[in-house]
Amino acid sequence: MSLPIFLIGARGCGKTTVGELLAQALGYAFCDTDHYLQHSTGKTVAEIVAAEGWEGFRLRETDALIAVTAPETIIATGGGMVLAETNRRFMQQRGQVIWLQASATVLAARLAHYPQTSQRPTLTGRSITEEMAEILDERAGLYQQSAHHVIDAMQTPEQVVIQILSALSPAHAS
Ligand SMILES: Nc1ncnc2c1ncn2[C@@H]1O[C@H](COP(=O)(O)OP(=O)(O)O)[C@@H](O)[C@H]1O
Ligand SMILES: O=C(O)C1=C[C@@H](OP(=O)(O)O)[C@@H](O)[C@H](O)C1
Ligand SMILES: [Mg+2]
Repeated sequence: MSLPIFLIGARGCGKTTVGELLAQALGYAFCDTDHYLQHSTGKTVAEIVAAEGWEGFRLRETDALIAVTAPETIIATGGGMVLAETNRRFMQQRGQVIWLQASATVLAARLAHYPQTSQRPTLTGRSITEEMAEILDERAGLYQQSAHHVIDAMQTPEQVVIQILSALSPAHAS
């Protein structure tokens, strides 16, 4: 279990929230690629995208993934990390990849409540909740093909952590 653990999935599936709890449970370090970018550039995601476009953000995101990857580390990725084949291959080869799966309806409800627009600028020009179903549809296959484990993320964060621990240690599953 000392390999890095990568959490993937759509905006709002709980990568950041669950990742912090999972790190505490395992005694691992926690990193979030978006937080890393914000600290290293001094800019929010929205500011990076405004200055460099999504293309520029995606290049920086790949660099962030490489920079934060280390043993005994939980890595919360951004929802678009799987878009680049190089990122998918890197995560699969370097650690365990966990997809936190949730429906578009649940995700949209969470983001309506807590949109964090400086972290989540629009991807399509439409609102974050309006675009969710389309974005999830486009990416679901990439999440699926990248994941070593698929976890139902429509439970409490604590329950999601228990499911992940069970998936990582099948012998201890209840
Ligand atoms: N399992 C969960 N159940 C209910 N709300 C959640 C859950 N996971 C995350 N949230 C909430 O959804 C929002 C987005 O969570 P976050 O961890 O930032 O997701 P992500 O990093 O995947 O975009 C936050 O308001 C968070 O409190
Ligand atoms: O889905 C995406 O393309 C993105 C998700 C965001 O991260 P979260 O998934 O943590 O919200 C952030 O990386 C950026 O706004 C792009
Ligand atoms: Mg996040």
